[in-house]
Amino acid sequence: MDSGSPGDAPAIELRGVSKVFRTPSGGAHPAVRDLDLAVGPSEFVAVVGPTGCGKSTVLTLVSGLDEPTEGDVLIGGEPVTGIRPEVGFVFQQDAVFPWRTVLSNVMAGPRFRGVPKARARERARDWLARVGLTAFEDRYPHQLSGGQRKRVALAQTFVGDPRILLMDEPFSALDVQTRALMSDELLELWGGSAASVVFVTHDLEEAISLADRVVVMTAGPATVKKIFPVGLPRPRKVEAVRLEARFVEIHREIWTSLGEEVRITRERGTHAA
Ligand SMILES: Nc1ncnc2c1ncn2[C@@H]1O[C@H](COP(=O)(O)OP(=O)(O)OP(=O)(O)O)[C@@H](O)[C@H]1O
Repeated sequence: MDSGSPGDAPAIELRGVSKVFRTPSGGAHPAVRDLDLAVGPSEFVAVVGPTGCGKSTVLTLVSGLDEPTEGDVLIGGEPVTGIRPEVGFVFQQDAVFPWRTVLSNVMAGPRFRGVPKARARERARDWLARVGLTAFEDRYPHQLSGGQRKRVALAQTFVGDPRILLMDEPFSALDVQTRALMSDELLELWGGSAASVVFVTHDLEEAISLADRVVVMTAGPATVKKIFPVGLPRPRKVEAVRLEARFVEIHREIWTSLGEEVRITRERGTHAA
C-alpha cells in the first residue's frame, strides 16, 4: 500500500520543535520545548497531558496555522508552510455555518475546492449516509442535537478525504453515551480511510480506546515524556474494549506517567497564586 508520502517519510513529523509566545507585557512564554514526534501513515495517535501544557499548540503547528519558533514540522516529508488541503480538523466547537442546511454545510468544503456542484452534492450525500444523517440533510444546525452536529462535523471533514486528521477534544462537549457512539463512528470512518490521526484529549480512557499509541506530554512547556503502544486489537468498540485486561493494565501504566505531570501542573498553579 502506498502511503502517499515520498519514500518512507512519516505522515507527520516534528523535529526539535519549540514554540515561544510573546505575552502582552512583552515577555516570552515557552509553550512547546524541543519536541520530537513522528506519526506513521494511517496511524492513530492520541496526545494526553496536563491542562495548558501545550497540546493544542502542537496541533496548530502541524495544521500550518502557526509556525514553530525553532525546529521543523513536516507532512509527508515536506516542510509545512501553511494550511494544506489534505489536512482535516475537528475541534471542540462545531465549525458549521448556522445559516446553511446540513447538506449545504457538508458540500461547502468541496465547493470551495472547486468540485462541481452536482459532484459535491453527491459526495456530501454519501458522507451524510455514512454518518446516519440522510433524513436530516435539509435541517439547519440549530435543529440538531449535539451528537448530530458532531456527525455533520465528521462528514464535513471526511468528505475532504483528508490524509491527516487533527482532532482537538472533538467530543468533550458531548454526554458520555453520545461520546462513546461518536468514538465508535470515528473509528469506523477512520478505518475506511487512510488518514493519520492526531487526537488531543484530557480523557485517558478515550485516548487508549481509540489510539494505536498514546503520547504523554510533560507539564508545560510541552515535550514528549513517553510514548505508549496500546496493543489492543482492532476493530474496536470503545465500551467493550474498556473491559479488557490489557486496557486496565495500560491505563494504570500511562496514568503513573501522566499523573506526575498533572501533579506538577497543579503544584505550580498553587504556588503561582
Ligand atoms: N497565542 C498565544 N499567545 C500567548 N500564549 C499562548 C497562546 N496560545 C497558547 N498560549 C499559552 O501556551 C500554553 C499552552 O497552551 P495550549 O492551548 O497549547 O495548551 P493545552 O495543553 O492545549 O491546554 P488545555 O489542555 O487546557 O486545552 C498555555 O499556557 C497558553 O496560555
